[in-house]
Amino acid sequence: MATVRIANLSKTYGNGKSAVEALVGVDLSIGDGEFFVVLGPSGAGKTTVLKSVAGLVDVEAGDVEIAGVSMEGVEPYHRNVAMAFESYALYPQKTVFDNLASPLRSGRTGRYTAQQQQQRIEAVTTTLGIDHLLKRFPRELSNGQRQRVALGRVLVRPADVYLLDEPLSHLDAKLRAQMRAELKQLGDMSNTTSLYVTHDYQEALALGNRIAVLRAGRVVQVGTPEEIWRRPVDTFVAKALGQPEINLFDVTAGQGALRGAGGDLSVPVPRHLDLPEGRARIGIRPRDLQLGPGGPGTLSFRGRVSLAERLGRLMEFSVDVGPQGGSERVIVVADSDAGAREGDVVDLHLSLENVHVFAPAAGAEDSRRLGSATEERVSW
Ligand SMILES: Nc1ncnc2c1ncn2[C@@H]1O[C@H](COP(=O)(O)OP(=O)(O)OP(=O)(O)O)[C@@H](O)[C@H]1O
Repeated sequence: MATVRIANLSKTYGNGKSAVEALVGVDLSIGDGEFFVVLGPSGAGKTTVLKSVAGLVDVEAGDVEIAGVSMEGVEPYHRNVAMAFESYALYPQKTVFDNLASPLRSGRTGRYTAQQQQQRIEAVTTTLGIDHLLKRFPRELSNGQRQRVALGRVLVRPADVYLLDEPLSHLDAKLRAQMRAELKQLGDMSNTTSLYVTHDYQEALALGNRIAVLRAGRVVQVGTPEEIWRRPVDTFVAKALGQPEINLFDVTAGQGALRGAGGDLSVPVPRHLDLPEGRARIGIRPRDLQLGPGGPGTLSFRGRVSLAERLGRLMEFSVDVGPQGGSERVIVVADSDAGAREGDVVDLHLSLENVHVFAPAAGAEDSRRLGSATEERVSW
């Protein structure tokens, strides 16, 4: 078990015109035994963070410490980290059992009797749902099964730090959800410092003790799932969490309210909200909206359903709010359809506390969060 500290880490691949700045001044502190998730879109630099901790890339600047010891000049082999890559490295000529046993037989992290090996392998394979595949060879496995064996190879031996790069990416949605739930229960996994990379926000929210959101090589926000979900620092983070994405509307301040959609969306301006330009953006998550009229302390509005789609148990509605020509489309995800059909006029509401207020921005530009429509002090 160990802490991991990443300080001011920068990495550029290539040089000259083809140079790619993969990481720019990344700082992260991961606690002993923490399950820490790095979340970001493709190309954000997530894998490069893991490789830097593993010692698999040369970085230009910055330092990595494991258990308080600088890793400068320490070979990957001596870092006592175990890394699972997205592509699965398995011995093709060995059975699944032997693939899993080989890290325990290497003697690198202690000696295990045949019985201890058997126990460790059993614990991992049961959790990963691959206990019936032990006699097979990698070529006889599906991609998802291969990925789970590769993950098993990492988790089977104790390490100071587990580095996991999208280890569930090849599994179907149902299995991913199941793995998510079980992964954290796995013996060592629950108390070994783990750095877990994903672009899947649900995975990040479900697994992370804390999450770092990475954008174009920079850390945008670090926080608990609750903090990141409730108080995203900007629209980039707000959009990265949630499917369908958070609804964003441009609003104008006037007569004590922030108004959008031709005036049909109207949020009382939080007392301390200071809007020098008289403009802002409000963000509303599709799941926070409810069908039906709202009471005090809610933002309530009315719109016409232009599309109703069933998503399994849930319903997704596209609702047009505001006068014709100036209307805004609001996406709503509701538990029940409450009898709403395409073409119907429906009432919608949500608690003001779930109305995020962001700084104004042009077009698709991201802007920072100022607060919610109820928070006391909103700094500008
Ligand atoms: N060996 C390399 N040579 C050149 N550029 C690279 C190399 N490895 C990564 N990059 C670039 O560095 C940036 C960060 O890559 P990285 O693999 O860390 O991102 P990522 O967030 O893990 O992406 P993904 O989710 O697609 O795996 C990307 O722009 C990528 O194209």
